Amino acid sequence: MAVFTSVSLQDLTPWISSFSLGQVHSIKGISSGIENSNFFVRTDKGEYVLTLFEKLTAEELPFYLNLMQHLAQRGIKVAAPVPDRDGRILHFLCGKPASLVTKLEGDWQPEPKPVHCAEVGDMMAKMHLAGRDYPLEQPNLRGIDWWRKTAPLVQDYLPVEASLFLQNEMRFQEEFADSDLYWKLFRGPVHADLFRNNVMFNGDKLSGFFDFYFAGCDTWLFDVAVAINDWCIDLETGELDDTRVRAFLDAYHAVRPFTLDECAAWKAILRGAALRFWLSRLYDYYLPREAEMLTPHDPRHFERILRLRVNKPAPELIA
Ligand SMILES: Nc1ncnc2c1ncn2[C@@H]1O[C@H](COP(=O)(O)OP(=O)(O)O)[C@@H](O)[C@H]1O
Ligand SMILES: N[C@@H](CCOP(=O)(O)O)C(=O)O
Repeated sequence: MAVFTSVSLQDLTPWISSFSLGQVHSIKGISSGIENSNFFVRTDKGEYVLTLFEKLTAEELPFYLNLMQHLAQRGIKVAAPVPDRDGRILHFLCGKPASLVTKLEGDWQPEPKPVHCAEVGDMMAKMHLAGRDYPLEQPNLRGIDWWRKTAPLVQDYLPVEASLFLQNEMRFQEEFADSDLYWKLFRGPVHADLFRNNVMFNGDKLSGFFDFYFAGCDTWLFDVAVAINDWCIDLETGELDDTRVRAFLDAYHAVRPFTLDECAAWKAILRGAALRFWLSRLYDYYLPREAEMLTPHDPRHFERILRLRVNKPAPELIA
């Protein structure tokens, strides 16, 4: 599933001639994506990933593509857009905006161990620091403004108790976003969706982050919380695994030490990160876009996680 637009070798050959990549040998659709049409492309110079953007427009893409390029140029392991001979990284192919990026070695890690969590924590901290001089600005488009618009659209589909829980949590996050503490947190470009399936590993070595198309400017801690809520949990229960949490946080902290303000904000941000994905999954589940062909992710997974983050103490963040 999920090559929405087909691209043939005949389509690709004239297109690739604007790059310094020699002849194209093969193109193979990647079945696992859900947003875009992705292909592995082999040329004289090696293997690449071609993406045709099915929803994002050419006006929306520069923030993401330039961020990936900016990070790659600063030594962060990410899928790097390949420029054509004129230095352009955003193109059109088969009527869709398109980009070619480096192919990351290996595969994603479905059952991460502490060693993988440490790799991600270390590289995420380096990525946050490298993003400090990124000149483009875009808010996290799945941030609190979006939560505010989306919660009323989905709450009536929920049983009464869950609907009240959602409304209470929204109130809590609104108050937190108005607090002095929130505005004292470090912020900058963040990935904002760094789940297990968006990081490649070659054995136990991280080979790179990809799928930056939810990136935006938000608190660095939000990025950490999104990742912890996926990398360091038992997928059945949503419970945090202290050993993996420690491995992630210690590796991050060794590169970019957490501040006292971040320690104070940690629990609220962990809750916000769970709420963000509960809301997006509820939205995709109850209000699927027209002609949506894919099975939506289960929203109850993030409802469970959010309830746990509200009701149980989180492992501490140490400055
Ligand atoms: N730069 C890359 N290097 C290697 N594989 C990649 C790269 N980008 C995407 N892929 C492969 O394509 C799949 C789908 O990519 P993804 O970005 O998740 O698609 P979508 O945005 O459509 O959800 C990934 O699971 C991965 O196997
Ligand atoms: N990580 C999100 C869904 C975003 O999809 P992706 O496959 O493009 O990362 C979730 O799990 O709800």
